[in-house]
Formats: sequence, C-alpha cells, structure tokens
Amino acid sequence: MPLTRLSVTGVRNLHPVTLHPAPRINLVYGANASGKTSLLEAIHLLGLARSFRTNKLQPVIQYAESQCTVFAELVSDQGETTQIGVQRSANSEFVIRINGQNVRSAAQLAETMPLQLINPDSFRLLEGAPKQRRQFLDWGVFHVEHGFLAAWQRLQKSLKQRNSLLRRGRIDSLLLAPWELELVQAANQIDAYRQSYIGRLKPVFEQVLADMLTIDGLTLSYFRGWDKEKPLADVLAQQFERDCQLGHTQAGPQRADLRVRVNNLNAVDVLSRGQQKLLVSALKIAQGYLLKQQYGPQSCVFLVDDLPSELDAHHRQALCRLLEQLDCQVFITCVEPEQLTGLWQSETPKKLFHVEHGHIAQTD
Ligand SMILES: Nc1ncnc2c1ncn2[C@@H]1O[C@H](COP(=O)(O)OP(=O)(O)OP(=O)(O)O)[C@@H](O)[C@H]1O
Repeated sequence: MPLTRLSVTGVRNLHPVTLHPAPRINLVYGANASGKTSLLEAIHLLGLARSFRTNKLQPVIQYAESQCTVFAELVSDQGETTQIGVQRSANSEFVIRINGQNVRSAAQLAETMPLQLINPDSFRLLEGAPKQRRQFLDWGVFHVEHGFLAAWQRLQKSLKQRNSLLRRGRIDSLLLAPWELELVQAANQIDAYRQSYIGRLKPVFEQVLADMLTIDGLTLSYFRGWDKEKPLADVLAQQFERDCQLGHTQAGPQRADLRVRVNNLNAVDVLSRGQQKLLVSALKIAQGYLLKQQYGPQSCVFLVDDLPSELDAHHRQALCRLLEQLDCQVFITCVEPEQLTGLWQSETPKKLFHVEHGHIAQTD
C-alpha cells in the first residue's frame, strides 16, 4: 500500500513536515547533509520500528527535541485507508499505533507496510556475516508464508531452552528431549518454508539481474544450517558433546546461509562495486516481484538511498526501469535531480522533493 500522506516531526535535522507522496516514484534531491537520508530513515522507522543507520533510536531524535514522531496514511487499491504512527521519546518505550490502536509487535508494522531498503550498506548482504543474508531471506519468507513467524518463535524458544540446559553441568536428558523435539519440528518447518521461497526467488532474481547485467558463473545457493543428507535430530546427537563444550547449538536454521558465488568464488571477492550494487538490488527487487505476485501491485515500498553512486548512466537507467516496472511506491535520493529525472515513463506518477537544510519542499 502506498503512503498518501507522511508527517515527520523531530527526526534528525528535518523540520516538521507533511508530504503527499506520489503513489509510484518520489525523487528526493538535495546537497550533502541536507536531510535526504533522514527522510528515508523516518519512513524506515514507520515500517520496521528501527533505523537503518543505528541500533539506537536516541541519535535519530533531533538534538533539541525530546521525541520524534512519524505518521502516515496508506491507501489500498480498494481505497481502504490505514493509519500508522510511531513515536519515540528520549526516556520511554517506542509507541506503535495502527488505526488508532497501540500495537506491541513490530511484526505487525512490517506486515502493514512491507519495506525494502537499497542503500550503500546493502553491500553487506554479500560481504557481511550470514545473519544479514538470513534476514534478507526471512524478510521474503515472513511476507509470503503466514506460518513462518510462529515457527520462528518456536525455534527461538526451544533453542534458548536447549542452550541453557547445555550450559548446566549435568544434563538431564528427560528435560532436554522435549525441547529437542520442538527444535527439530520448528527447524524442519522453517527449512521447508525457506526452500520453497528460494525455489521461487531464484528464477525471478535471474530474470531481474539479466535485465541489468550478465555475470557469468553466478550461483545462488541455500545452506539450511545443517548437513543436507542428515536429519537434524541425528546431527544434534552427533554434535552433542561439542555443543555442551560450547554452550550453544551449532546446527539448525539459526546457522542457515545464502551463498552467492561467481565461478565458485565469493561474489564479494570478484565483483566490482557497481556489479555488487546491481546484484543486491536485483535480489531485493526480485523479492518485491514475489510480493507483487502474491498480493498484487504496490504491495511494497522501496527506499533507495543514493541510487546514482557506483552506477554508470546505462545501469542507472536499467535499475530505474526495473523499479518502475515493479509497480510499487519508491523513494529515491540523489544529489542532483538531473541524475534521476528523465529516466521514467511520462505516464508514471512521480513527484520531486527538494531537501535543503532539513526543509523539504515539493518542486514538481
Ligand atoms: N539527531 C540529530 N539532530 C539534528 N541533526 C542531526 C541529527 N543526527 C544527524 N543530524 C544531521 O542531519 C544532517 C542530515 O543528514 P542526512 O544523512 O540525512 O543527509 P543527506 O542529505 O542524506 O546527505 P548525503 O548526501 O551526504 O548522504 C547532517 O548534517 C547530520 O549531521
């Protein structure tokens, strides 16, 4: 669902503002440090209850202010309006409201407004720890498999219990057995969801990537977190002594990974920065397409920070074309508007916003 109204107060250097974004393409331009990324950060807070720049929310609140608030109205294809708001005070909890009701879980926000971010840190998807890639994978699985969240919560609980029993000096197998059973069941369910999702994602990803560039020898494979030939129960039994020594469970979906390789080498070690940016963008856009297949157009909001950096004009255009074809709402930042204007079909609804010293004004 696209945002039709967005109000931001007390976020970074931004002056309080209410915007009426276009349902499709929103170009946000301005000089360095004007506040472009802060605007995307505000939308990110709204969709995920957290910043993409910091784990803490305090730095997001404007220096002289005691709280920040982001509020939006989203309108579905059928004209149904949803209101969501998030507020964070310097000394209190994060408050999330959907249609006037307080909500406790950020998962509900994520469900209401699926959000994808492409920014210079997106490279971490390739170069960072497996956790980043699991998060990427699970974003998609969470949105298309309704049983995923419950299975994930079961896994977390059983893992916590097993790990705490492992750390005790003497293991009581009667206590351990039910948690291992629970762990194995949740693990198999999560693995099945992930495998099915990857099976659908791969061809879409390959198609999206092929529309931007060719990378010979590229493979995307999924490692489920334990030996693919053995049941998890057997692996847990085999690794039991080692798990006891380490005090945690080494095998399971909590160790899963997505491996992106080129001619059997890590993609990050061989691809140029521009190729990496396009590859990560293709992965995220492919997720957007899967969401669109399931829920129809405009099911996802894309935030794209600093799109022009690392990309030549040809690839910039190819990426913009894919974002446009995805038929969802996009917020893209750049320094000079000429870098991104003229790349869109004339009939695609678009708006241009200029950010200057924290003031945002619509210019087109
Ligand atoms: N809590 C805060 N309160 C007020 N200002 C802040 C706060 N945190 C950061 N700033 C300032 O906000 C400004 C805007 O930063 P932002 O990253 O949004 O700029 P930008 O337009 O994306 O810049 P660039 O093009 O360089 O990426 C910066 O000058 C930054 O120092």
